[in-house]
Amino acid sequence: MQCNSLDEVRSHIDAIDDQTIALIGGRGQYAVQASAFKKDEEGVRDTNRMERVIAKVRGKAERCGANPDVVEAIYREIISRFINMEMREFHDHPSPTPAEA
Ligand SMILES: C=C(O[C@@H]1C=C(C(=O)O)C=C[C@H]1O)C(=O)O
Repeated sequence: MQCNSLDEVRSHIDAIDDQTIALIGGRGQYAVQASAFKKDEEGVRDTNRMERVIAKVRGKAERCGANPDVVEAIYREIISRFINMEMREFHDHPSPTPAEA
């Protein structure tokens, strides 16, 4: 959308930031929940899934005119942080083994 002033540009950026932050928060909550379905640290990291997500978001970026390298770099950082959160949850609240369940 074409803007006519710097204030207008920044008010659009601020509105997008509000949405982005809410979406990152929601994504993080789901990522932490994933720990309940993992059986070990390798499963928490699941680098195969991570690379599939990266390939998918690069494709989506290309299709909607975003820079795929920028999107990949952002997602690598987000996923790395979420793995740390998920790992903490995995150790703090381990899921019961089938025998205990
Ligand atoms: C959330 C998960 O765990 C980790 C976080 C991922 C993510 O944030 O997209 C993807 C894979 C795992 O590295 C998952 O396995 O889906």
